Amino acid sequence: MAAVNPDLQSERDGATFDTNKLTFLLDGGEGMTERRREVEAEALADPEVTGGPHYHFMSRPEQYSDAVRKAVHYMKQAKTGKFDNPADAHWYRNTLWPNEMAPIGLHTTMFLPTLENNSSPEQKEKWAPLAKDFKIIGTYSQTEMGHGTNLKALETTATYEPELEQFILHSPTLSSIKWWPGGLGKTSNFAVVMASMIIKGKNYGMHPFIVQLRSLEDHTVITGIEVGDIGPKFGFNTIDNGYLKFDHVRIPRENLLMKNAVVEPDGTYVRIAKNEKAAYSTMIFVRAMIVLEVATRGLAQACTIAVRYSCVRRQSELVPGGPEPKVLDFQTQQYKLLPVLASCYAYWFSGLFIRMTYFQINYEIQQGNIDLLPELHAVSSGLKAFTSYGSMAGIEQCRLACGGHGFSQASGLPKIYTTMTAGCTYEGENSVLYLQMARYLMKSFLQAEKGETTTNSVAYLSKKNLDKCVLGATLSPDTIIAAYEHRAARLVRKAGLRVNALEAAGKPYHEAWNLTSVQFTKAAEAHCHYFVVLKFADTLEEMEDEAEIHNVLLQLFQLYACYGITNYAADFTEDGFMSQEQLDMVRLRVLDLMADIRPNAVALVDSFDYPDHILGSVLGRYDGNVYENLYKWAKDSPLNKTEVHDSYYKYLQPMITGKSNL
Ligand SMILES: CCCCCCCCCC/C=C\CCCCC/C=C/C(=O)SCCNC(=O)CCNC(=O)[C@H](O)C(C)(C)COP(=O)(O)OP(=O)(O)OC[C@H]1O[C@@H](n2cnc3c(N)ncnc32)[C@H](O)[C@@H]1OP(=O)(O)O
Ligand SMILES: Cc1cc2nc3c(=O)[nH]c(=O)nc-3n(C[C@H](O)[C@H](O)[C@H](O)COP(=O)(O)OP(=O)(O)OC[C@H]3O[C@@H](n4cnc5c(N)ncnc54)[C@H](O)[C@@H]3O)c2cc1C
Repeated sequence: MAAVNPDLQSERDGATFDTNKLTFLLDGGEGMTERRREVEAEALADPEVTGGPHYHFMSRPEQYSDAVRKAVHYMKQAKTGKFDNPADAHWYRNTLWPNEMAPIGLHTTMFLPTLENNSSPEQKEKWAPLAKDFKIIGTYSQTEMGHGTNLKALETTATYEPELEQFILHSPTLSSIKWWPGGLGKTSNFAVVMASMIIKGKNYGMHPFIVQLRSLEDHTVITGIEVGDIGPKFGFNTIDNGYLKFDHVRIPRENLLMKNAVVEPDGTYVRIAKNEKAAYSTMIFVRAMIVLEVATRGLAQACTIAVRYSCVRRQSELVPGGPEPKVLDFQTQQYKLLPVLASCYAYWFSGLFIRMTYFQINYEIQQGNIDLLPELHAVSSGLKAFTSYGSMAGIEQCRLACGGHGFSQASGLPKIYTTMTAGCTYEGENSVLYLQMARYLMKSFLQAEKGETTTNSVAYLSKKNLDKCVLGATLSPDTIIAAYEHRAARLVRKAGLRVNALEAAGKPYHEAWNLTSVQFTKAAEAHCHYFVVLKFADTLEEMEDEAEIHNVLLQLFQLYACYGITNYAADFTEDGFMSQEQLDMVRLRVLDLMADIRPNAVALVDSFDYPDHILGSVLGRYDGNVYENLYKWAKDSPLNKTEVHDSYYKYLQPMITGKSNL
């Protein structure tokens, strides 16, 4: 391995804590870190994983094809049973497709989970092993050209015919064509198709059906089906997001996934699930996973790149006539990066929380106890929106902080950005998800107004909140939490009272709701902000005695919270809760905290523990040898394969010389 750039080494030497120990905390324990590193090391030693053409120097069809090569490699490994632990499989995939979506990504994240959670026991026994063993490859096909958000308006129909005990799948309009499902265009031979179920003329709404799309022999498309790729996108170019059109395609009755609702041979519909949104369960799972696995990890990688690079990059003067400083020593550069780094840690702890909570509550739901489903739906929706937006903005901030080189694909940042920003849209567009959380907040507000006790994430709504902020120079977690509680409670209440007032003035509820929806999305955002602050504080409280790590995490917590207050100053001050003096103090504390954190900046990003291969960044290399590798990168560019490019002979030469050698 090449010698580490002394500018980066000095940062590591000056850190006040052991990065390894912080990595253990982030991974959820030393054993988890060790296992992840083992899986990554095995993958990194495999030329099928790290070899192959350079991602950025391929065309899109080549990128897709290479991703399929890797998919086959993954499936062969998985078939040996070595990834029986889902976490192992996840680490392996992250190393194989760094910041890319695998053509089989939907198979593992949505197709299989839907089969497992929406099938009857017999169906599960039939389909899940086939999918687990990759004998069939599937996707999750829900969104249509005309509707992604409004699931009640999906137009694909599954009409039951009792005589033959079959459903007939049909796409009646242009807008009913399934559009966007990942891996649908070229890779999958099966899909879970969400379609409106019609029995004897009655529409029972969206239900999941398992449908074969292509032959298992030669991959040709099944009669009555039209399927293909939707073309190049802003990112996600290794995956074949597809379209799918049905022309009266017949499937057996048994292909309705019947855990939540059964259709008997004569067409009798029997609902089993207690909650009518049971068919939406896979979306909750993915939203809960996006927080850590997509939003936070994308941001952690961007922070790693930008912080390391900012300690390698020297520019301008700090001391007149003095040597060029590391750019991270400029206060403005710290202001660009350190609050983003603090938010990354904040999101990480919320991500760990929602992942664990999802598995706990889902277990209860599987046992038939659905009491906590509304809470899970609201929190997973809100956190998905809050963290994906924050990460998207943070990644862009990291890119800008890298100056000109940040604009090059060599930085790795454009790819991280385009992959991550899709998470603001897929699995529920962010505003739409905030409005789902807002419904929950409105209900909870009404409960609190009636004097009832609200619980879980909204417990604070029925508490007596402080009228005056008691935040002082010590910035204790309790006073910070109280400030965020006050802000969220006030914004929820204000929006709720306006809905009530509009209704009292004669507006129908739906109109009152729409007229308050901007306020409500801000209230939902404030609620999520509070929740993320709370989970960060909980993590600090639960930490075992690792004083050095506790100190630096406390500084990050305070920075995250103070920066949030300065960014949303009006929310905290306009009702007189926080004084101007307190706000001024908080603003100055942001600057002091940045100075406190600065010496540990590199150690804090090293703790995310990303191998260079996953970062895919010349700027963010662990060894900090940026310039020689930027030069190498440019030399490898396909345009430099020949001294004179073909386009010269085709276009420039005739113009410049009046003759052509072609
Ligand atoms: C160690 C690690 C191991 C882990 C490894 C796993 C790693 C996995 C990593 C995966 C990460 C990323 C992969 C990314 C790939 C994703 C690719 C993208 C896929 C997709 O996009 S699929 C399509 C997704 N589509 C959507 O999300 C559609 C959004 N729209 C909706 O959800 C709904 O239509 C709606 C919620 C907006 C509205 O629905 P509607 O039926 O009209 O209902 P309403 O009338 O508004 O509400 C009625 C009540 O129902 C409640 N409700 C709504 N949704 C749900 C739900 N899902 N569950 C429970 N309850 C729900 C709603 O709140 C209302 O309740 P109320 O009346 O207020 O009480
Ligand atoms: C990269 C990517 C991968 C995807 N993968 C899959 C997949 O595998 N399977 C699949 O089925 N789908 C997939 N999708 C589709 C995705 O789930 C939808 O695009 C997403 O749910 C948003 O729906 P939409 O496109 O209909 O947006 P729209 O709902 O049309 O959004 C447009 C605008 O309208 C606003 N809006 C819509 N409804 C409301 C409302 N009720 N109140 C206020 N504002 C509203 C939105 O906030 C947004 O600003 C994918 C999409 C992308 C981008």
